Amino acid sequence: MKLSQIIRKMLTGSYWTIAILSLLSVILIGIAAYTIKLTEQFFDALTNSNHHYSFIIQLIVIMLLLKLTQLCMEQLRQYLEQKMSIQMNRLLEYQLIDLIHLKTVTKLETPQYQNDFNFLKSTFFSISSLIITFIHFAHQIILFMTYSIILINYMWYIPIIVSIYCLPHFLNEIKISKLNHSYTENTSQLTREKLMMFETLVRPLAQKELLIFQSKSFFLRKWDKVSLKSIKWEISHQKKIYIKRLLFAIIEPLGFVIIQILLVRSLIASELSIGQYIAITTAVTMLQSALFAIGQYFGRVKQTFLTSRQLQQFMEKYFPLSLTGQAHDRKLASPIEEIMIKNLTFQYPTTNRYVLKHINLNIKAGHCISIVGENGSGKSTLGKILIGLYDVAPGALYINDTDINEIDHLSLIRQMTMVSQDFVRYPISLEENIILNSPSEESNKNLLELSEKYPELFPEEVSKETILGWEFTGSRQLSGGQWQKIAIARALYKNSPFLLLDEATSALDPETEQSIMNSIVKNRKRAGQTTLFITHRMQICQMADYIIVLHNGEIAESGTHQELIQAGGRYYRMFATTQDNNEVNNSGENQLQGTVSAQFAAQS
Ligand SMILES: Nc1ncnc2c1ncn2[C@@H]1O[C@H](COP(=O)(O)OP(=O)(O)OP(=O)(O)O)[C@@H](O)[C@H]1O
Repeated sequence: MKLSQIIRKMLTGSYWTIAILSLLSVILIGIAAYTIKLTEQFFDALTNSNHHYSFIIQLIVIMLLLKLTQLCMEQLRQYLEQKMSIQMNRLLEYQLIDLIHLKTVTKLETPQYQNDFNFLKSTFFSISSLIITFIHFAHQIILFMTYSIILINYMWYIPIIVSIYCLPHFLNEIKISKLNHSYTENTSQLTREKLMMFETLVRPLAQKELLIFQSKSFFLRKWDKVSLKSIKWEISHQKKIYIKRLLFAIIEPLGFVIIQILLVRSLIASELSIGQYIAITTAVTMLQSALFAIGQYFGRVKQTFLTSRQLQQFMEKYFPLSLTGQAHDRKLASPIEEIMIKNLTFQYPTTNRYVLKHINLNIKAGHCISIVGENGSGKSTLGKILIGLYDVAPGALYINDTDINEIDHLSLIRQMTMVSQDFVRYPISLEENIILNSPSEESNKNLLELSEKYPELFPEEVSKETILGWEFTGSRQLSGGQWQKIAIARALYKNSPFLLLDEATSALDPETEQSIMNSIVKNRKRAGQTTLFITHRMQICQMADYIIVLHNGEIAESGTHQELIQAGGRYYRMFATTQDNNEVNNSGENQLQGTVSAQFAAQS
């Protein structure tokens, strides 16, 4: 996405507004120039001993009418600019959303991305004022030229003197906009920190914990610290700008005094009339402010171009390729038959240690695989790698014998689904939460089929049109487990060849969990679809054809449930622990437990 493309999109539909704004600009310049002429005539008429009152009154009326016209036009201009800016902001929001077309999330889950995106967001909207800035910029340049021509007609050297003494201030304004730009960039993290602490203190969801843990004062202190730091930086930045402006502002009165000396000399020598003297003084002041405004607008235009360069860099850094990748990428036309991992080693961009080491794995279509292991052993990382969410080195992951890096990502993602631990709870209707689209006849049919296959996933008392959550009036909040069921239903609705369930049933009661997992595994196997589930519930592991035990990022052992139990290793110990707990909890009533105890007995 280039700035020129964004501007072209913003211009579409705004041509008439821009034309009217330009016309208003021209008229306002004409009024300003004519007012100078009238000022001269007015004061000359006043100081003339044979003044005609009717002429003076005539001048007053004309000046009044001009002022009124000017006021009305200014108001109209402001309204049109506001209207254009509102419309363009919406367009920019759209563009900002559109430019995030990620292929993998590897670089996105980093503080650097958050900082870069926050900075881009805060400067991105300056693009909306670019067109208006251009109109103002052109307006001020024409104004500057108009006043210069007026002044040249009186005394040719005056515009030159004004330009010379205003030049440092003009250049300073350009420098200040650059300074503002880098300030926003450097404070991106601090701004985010401050906002996050503020959100922690005021967000309705956070109030529960603030109350229970009485942690308000703790977070208040944190917010206070970061907000003081931010204020300190802001004030020091503003002070720098203020001093810079002040230093250059001192030159202006000196220049103005020189002009006044020249004018008064001409006045005394009767080379100028009083009217001309006042007209020149007014025009000089106007010329000065036009020059400063040019400096400011020029700075803003430059700032937008800096943003444009940043936008380009941001895109190259985070979204180098669109989802559809490069032309030579192969489309994954046939369903996933096999996923093969060869000596995979993985490290997150923010850490310098390997989270996964020397992983070798072969997953065949239609199988059900389970990954177990202690917290932080790398289960979720491996799961996300398998479905293509993280970048891996070439030669490490093959889908149907093709290196994942050579596969068109969109065609790959179409065949993958996951239910993650941090699934999204959309504040939209229940059916929209599942189909993630506008309901249609086809979606109704598919949803009905899904509800017949998995009745446990649909809360009986909630209609499919009910808006979920507590964000909006009339919505209905679900329990944690019910939300999890909706997330599972969403993944099953996609009905893709590969499904990753990452602790997807952790909030369900054991009976429902067992029943849902049974149906999922059975139905998907029958359809030849692959299911991979990550869990800490050892009981449901038995449903898997194959179990992988991860320890410190490495495959500690793998095999069927029976094989692993017989091996008496890590899996056996994990299983035995949960069985022991269940024995205590259920007083040995569980039949499953009985069989496993028998297996343990056989082992020992
Ligand atoms: N986005 C990330 N950036 C950096 N490190 C990460 C990221 N996500 C996870 N890690 C680290 O990678 C390691 C493995 O994490 P992972 O989430 O894969 O473990 P897990 O086995 O799924 O754990 P759990 O059972 O607790 O869900 C952990 O040490 C974790 O700190």
